[in-house]
Amino acid sequence: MKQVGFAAFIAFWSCVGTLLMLFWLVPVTPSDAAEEKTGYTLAEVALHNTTEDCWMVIESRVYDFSKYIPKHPAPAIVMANWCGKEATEGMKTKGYGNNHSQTAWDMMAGYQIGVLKED
Ligand code: HEM
Repeated sequence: MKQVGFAAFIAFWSCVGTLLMLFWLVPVTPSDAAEEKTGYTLAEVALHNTTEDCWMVIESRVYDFSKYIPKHPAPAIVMANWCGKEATEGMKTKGYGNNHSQTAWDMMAGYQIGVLKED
């Protein structure tokens, strides 16, 4: 019985050791914030102008909404019209004159990749 207990003790600490080694060995992926870039140009943003690869500039910040478009409540074409462009107007009007809710504005932070270069 004592041997089983000892074996369990060894097995337990081996698992803990393995996990600690894994955490130590696997590189920590940098957060989105760390990848943020200052100095995108409108020309660079304009290259990302499709539903699958959709960047926008809103109030001088640059966003990659490629992953958000399928989740957006309106049909994809509504946002797609603004891909690759300065889209503050789109955000403030939804295309028909109504501003987005504060919730929508707050959601954007999760998609920011940088800011626009200042002239
Ligand atoms: C810039 C181009 C965009 C256009 C033209 C646009 C347009 C629209 C339209 C037509 C609706 C549905 C109708 C309505 O609620 O009145 C809508 C709803 C919504 N959109 Fe957008 N949208 C844009 C970008 C975004 C972005 C970037 C986000 C967030 C990351 C967003 C989040 C939402 C949310 C949460 C709703 C639900 C209603 C609300 O909270 O205001 N949209 N949008």
